[in-house]
Amino acid sequence: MESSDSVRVAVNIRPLITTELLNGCTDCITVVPGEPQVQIGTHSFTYDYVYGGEGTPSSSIYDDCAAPLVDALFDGYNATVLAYGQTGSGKTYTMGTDYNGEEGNGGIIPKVMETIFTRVEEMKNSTEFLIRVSFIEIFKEEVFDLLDTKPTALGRRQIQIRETGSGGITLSGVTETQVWTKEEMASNLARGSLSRATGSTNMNSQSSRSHAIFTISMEQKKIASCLSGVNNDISDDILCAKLHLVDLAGSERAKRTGANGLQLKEGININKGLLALGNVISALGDEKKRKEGGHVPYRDSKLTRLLQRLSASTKG
Ligand SMILES: Nc1ncnc2c1ncn2[C@@H]1O[C@H](COP(=O)(O)OP(=O)(O)OP(=O)(O)O)[C@@H](O)[C@H]1O
Repeated sequence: MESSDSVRVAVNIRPLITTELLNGCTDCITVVPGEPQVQIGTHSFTYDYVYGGEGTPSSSIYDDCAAPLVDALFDGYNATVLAYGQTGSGKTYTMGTDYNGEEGNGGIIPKVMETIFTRVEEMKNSTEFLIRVSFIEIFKEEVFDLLDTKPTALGRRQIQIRETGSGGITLSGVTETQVWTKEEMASNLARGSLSRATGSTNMNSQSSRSHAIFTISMEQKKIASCLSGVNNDISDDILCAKLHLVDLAGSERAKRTGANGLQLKEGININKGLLALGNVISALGDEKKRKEGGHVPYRDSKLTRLLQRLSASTKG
């Protein structure tokens, strides 16, 4: 992938849901035929891909956007998929974060899991794999471990972000569960999703109020007997990489969601994190700034501090 391609943006247009149809809502987005471009009123927006509506069928999202990242994971590259959008726009649906093991969920995460374990099975005679998952959420600028099975009497344990001597970022004490099958991975996803902070807003009865990061870590080691004589010296090499699947909290306008009191405060924190994320992506996307080693404001929120760990890591 060219470095200019390292961030790709796809939009998935969902159909109107029942409550919207009952309220007499109508579609307001048109897709420009044959172009990855949408029009809302007089404004046009261009992306790398447009799905749903009259665009490419949503079923192609995985193949176009996520499958290359799973390939990259096997090649030792880190990657991140972020779902961004306002409350109720379909982030959880598109990512499949609420996958409960039932077939037919078309989300990205279930397909990622399926592909990983199919490939692991195909490569099992030549490669040993160590696959682990972690699942955290950032709620009101605090990090929680969604796979923690032993919350304290005072409630959920907060996870501290620590900086290592070499400038890296670690999450101290976060649960990393080893998994051997797709089903085990799915059950960790389901368990973590149940612990996720949700609340009801006017715009979505099951609104996610936190940023959720599901991380798949993969270590690969070639089985010695499968290495050709010349390459025997690399038999101890371990290829490590991580794939982060992020379901962001809804970007929202307080007036439309009807949030007040605590929920309004949550919304303010959510928007702060998203604003900081937007600023980081803009800084990373500015090629001139990047080449000059310009400042990237990672420290402005927990979300961006954690993502710094992801973008700073290189090929394992
Ligand atoms: N592509 C789609 N096709 C059909 N229904 C969809 C689609 N996308 C989302 N929906 C439905 O729309 C509703 C809202 O979707 P979802 O919960 O995924 O939104 P969200 O962006 O994750 O919201 P929040 O930020 O509040 O968590 C759900 O009932 C979901 O089933």
